[in-house]
Amino acid sequence: MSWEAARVVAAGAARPLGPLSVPLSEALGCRLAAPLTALVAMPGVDVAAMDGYAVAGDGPWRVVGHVLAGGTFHPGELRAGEAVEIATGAPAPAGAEAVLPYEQADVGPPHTGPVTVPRMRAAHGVPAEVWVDGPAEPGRHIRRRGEDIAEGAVVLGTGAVVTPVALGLAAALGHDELLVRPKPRVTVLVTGDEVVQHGLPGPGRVRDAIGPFLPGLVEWAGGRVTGGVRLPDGAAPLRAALAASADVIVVCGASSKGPADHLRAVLGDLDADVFVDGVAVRPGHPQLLARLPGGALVAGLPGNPFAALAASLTLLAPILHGLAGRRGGASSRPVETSALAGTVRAHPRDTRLVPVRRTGRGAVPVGHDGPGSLWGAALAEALAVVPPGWSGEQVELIELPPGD
Ligand SMILES: Nc1nc2c(c(=O)[nH]1)N[C@H]1C(S)=C(S)[C@@H](COP(=O)(O)OP(=O)(O)OC[C@H]3O[C@@H](n4cnc5c(N)ncnc54)[C@H](O)[C@@H]3O)O[C@H]1N2
Ligand code: MOO
Repeated sequence: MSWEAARVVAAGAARPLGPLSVPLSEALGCRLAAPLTALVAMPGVDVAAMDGYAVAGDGPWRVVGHVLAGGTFHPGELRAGEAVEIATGAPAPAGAEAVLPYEQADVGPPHTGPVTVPRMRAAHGVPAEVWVDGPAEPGRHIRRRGEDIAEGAVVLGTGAVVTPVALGLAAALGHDELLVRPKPRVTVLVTGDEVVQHGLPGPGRVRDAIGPFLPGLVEWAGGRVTGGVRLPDGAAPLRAALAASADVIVVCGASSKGPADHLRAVLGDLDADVFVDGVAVRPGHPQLLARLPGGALVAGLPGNPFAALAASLTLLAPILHGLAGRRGGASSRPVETSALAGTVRAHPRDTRLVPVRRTGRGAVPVGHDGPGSLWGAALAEALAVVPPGWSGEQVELIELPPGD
């Protein structure tokens, strides 16, 4: 199958997952499956916008109480000439017409009236009355109920991406869960007796270079790695591991024709529908896509790490986009084309994926692009798609997952 055809087949194989209600902590990066509405007004009641004194009528005002955010409401209505000391965000008493910020408040005994009253109160152990005065314009520094967002308002539409900010907004509006297109759950199976997960690989061993790049790539493509195991070579462990509960199971290695490459045989035993079996692309040609009878998709990645990366971008990314309901199928980003500078030889039958960086002269190959090493891809910004028989035209660039 050609590289282009494989991408189209992969994109078409994955229908968006059904809507699911998930806790806010799991909704980041998903798309809303229903509009986000305000379950409460913002603010929920009239509140002070400044620390100071809520006042009614004209000053000076006699201070008749204190209200803190989270404390008890002021009982009753504020009458003309009265004030309550109030904290930002605390409910403004009924009748309050403005808040006089501390910075503008002149606090003390009344400027008018008998000066003997405070002294007499002090003499009898009665707390001195506190009065405030200052320039309080009617309506100033009180946020009225629903002033920012009315209860029931639609604040984000269906399909909006749940960003970190959207999570804060949803929480403020009373939501604990959101109805979203869930991120496809991906389980990663890393096969091979020679593959080790930690430290220096001994003679005849290699460090797993695919498992570490998959979570970031999967996340970038719209999915979430929810499980993973390292498997010894052998059909039985692979068959057992393919029972994992996931939307996509990624199998690294075991994709070729060697004595330890059991993937095709196991998929045959399991009655899987293998609908991409090899792709005319270098590197990465032994990759495959299948659907298990239970519905999970299986993406078979070659063991050579750069071949696995090329296969992830060819088949895995499009199916994750499709399952996550992202527009654009193979890629949710617009196709970018570029001139290709430097010396690049096309393959007669296969598409080549060549690691490149963008320059003023066009995309330039960075080299170090053998299938067994990720060096070139790590230096590159994109992979140039060089079609079979290419003779110098503009080429498509496919993005590599960025780190930031
Ligand atoms: N007779 C044939 N032999 C091979 C063919 C072929 O068409 N006919 N294709 C070659 C190509 S191309 C590739 S790519 C590999 C794919 O092999 P597998 O997917 O079966 O993978 P393995 O044989 O297990 O490993 C290949 C290679 O990669 C190393 N490896 C495996 N897993 C990892 C990992 N997680 N991290 C780092 N390196 C890994 C493994 O040690 C091998 O060196 O088949 C060719 N052969
Ligand atoms: O897929 Mo293999 O070259 O393409 O290592």
